[in-house]
Amino acid sequence: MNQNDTIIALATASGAGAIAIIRLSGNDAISIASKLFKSIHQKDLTKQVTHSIHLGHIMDGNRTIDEVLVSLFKNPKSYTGENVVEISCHGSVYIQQEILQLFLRNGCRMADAGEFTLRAFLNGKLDLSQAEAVADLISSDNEASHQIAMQQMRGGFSSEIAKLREELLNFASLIELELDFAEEDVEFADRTQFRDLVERISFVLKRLIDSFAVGNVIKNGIPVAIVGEPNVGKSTLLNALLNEERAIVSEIAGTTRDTIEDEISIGGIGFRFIDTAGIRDTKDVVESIGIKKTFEKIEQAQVVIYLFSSEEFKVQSSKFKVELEKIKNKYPLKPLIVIANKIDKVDDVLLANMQKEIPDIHLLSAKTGLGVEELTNKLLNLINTGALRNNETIITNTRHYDALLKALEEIQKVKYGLDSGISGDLMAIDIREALYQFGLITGNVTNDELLGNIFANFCIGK
Ligand SMILES: Nc1nc2c(c(=O)[nH]1)N(C=O)[C@@H](CNc1ccc(C(=O)N[C@@H](CCC(=O)O)C(=O)O)cc1)CN2
Ligand SMILES: Nc1nc2c(ncn2[C@@H]2O[C@H](COP(=O)(O)OP(=O)(O)OP(=O)(O)O)[C@@H](O)[C@H]2O)c(=O)[nH]1
Repeated sequence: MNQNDTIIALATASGAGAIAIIRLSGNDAISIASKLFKSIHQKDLTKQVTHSIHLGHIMDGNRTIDEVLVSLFKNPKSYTGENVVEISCHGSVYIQQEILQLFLRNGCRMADAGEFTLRAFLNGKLDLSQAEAVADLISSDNEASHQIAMQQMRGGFSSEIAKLREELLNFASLIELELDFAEEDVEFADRTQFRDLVERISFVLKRLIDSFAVGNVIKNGIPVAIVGEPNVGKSTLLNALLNEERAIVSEIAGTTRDTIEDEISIGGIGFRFIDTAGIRDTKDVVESIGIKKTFEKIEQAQVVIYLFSSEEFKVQSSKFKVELEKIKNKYPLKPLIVIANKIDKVDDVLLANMQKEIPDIHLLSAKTGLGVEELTNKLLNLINTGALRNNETIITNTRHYDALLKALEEIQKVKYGLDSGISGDLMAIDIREALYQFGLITGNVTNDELLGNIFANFCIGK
């Protein structure tokens, strides 16, 4: 990966569209573009100011490939910090390819995955966690994951870490200075202040580490297993949940869906519904395989919905209760919502009966929508969205989580060292290690392998 090359890639999605953007970045981006672009006003691209847009044609010799708009961004004022040229062409795949090929023949090379953002990082435009947030932002598909990625990209998380890192670095220097004056037995680093800082750092680290549970759930969606026999109304329920959410987001054009997807966004959080069969007692081999699958799916889920039809309650109540007991015994800690569906079909006596026989039952009619809103509230209450509402930093990245855990471990050692009056040189080692972990998050410490791993997961052109 040569940093001096001028790289090129399609910035928009592959395939035909109204307009496509091809982006170049590198020292020679503007000079290469100026040779292949003919401005309608005969302007020389190399003499234009940064952040200017120019209309003209991309020319392969005498052949006009397309009428385009070219945007200029001059080093260091661009996304990557290098010279950047963007060509907005007509979105035909043929035109896109012709322009790409033309530029490749004229001194550009194809960008690797994430290479634009890698360069932005290497040129100090973004720190590492901000660069990682760019990828999260692109893949965000609901309000919550979007909010977290946006906050991280703007630097909320990294500035928090960077600030702690700096304060800790100050103390590390003072303590290391003390080591140089070991004979004189001086203390440059005020131990009370240092203890305060260490307390503060562990507090922040613990909060960030705790936020990962929420962050993970938000990023990946919450798997919900729906256990229920055929025909109890699972699809109708999913539809009803979808409609409820549509009502909340008030009919935004283009959000209608033809098919029910497994993932439904409720209150900005993705819920992945996993359809399963019932778990009745059986000697039938085929059925018992199905039941084993149901348990496997419950295993993967974070929430279980047990759905049955009120209509069938009269005759089947004992079967339901046995199934429920089985789930509760096997997964005592897993949140379970028991839903009696089709309550529009039964009378009040039966409703009262059901409520008496099965505690905490959720009455619902997927068909009429009765009880659906309460169900969405119940689902949202199961996860702690407080941090999200309060705009606190939430971490979603396993790499950050690992580094924070290790940093906390080191900080605890430092704390212990302070308590037991351990010598400065030993403390300095733990502080350095904590600093190293902070540096891994912000990118103050990197290596090729780390960068390779991170940016390889980006798309080409980003
Ligand atoms: N056409 C286009 N749209 C895009 C991008 C892009 O590169 N091109 N982006 C990227 O993927 C995002 C926007 N991010 C950007 C961030 C910084 C700069 C930029 O020119 N920064 C300069 C100048 C700032 C200024 O105006 O003062 C700088 O930071 O110095 C451009 C885009 C999303 N939309
Ligand atoms: N009256 C009434 N009918 C309902 C209700 N919910 C679902 N139904 C009806 O019950 C039938 C089965 O509903 P589905 O949603 O297809 O049931 P399912 O559990 O997805 O069925 P499988 O795909 O076989 O697992 C349909 O005719 C629905 O219209 C309800 O709350 N009240």
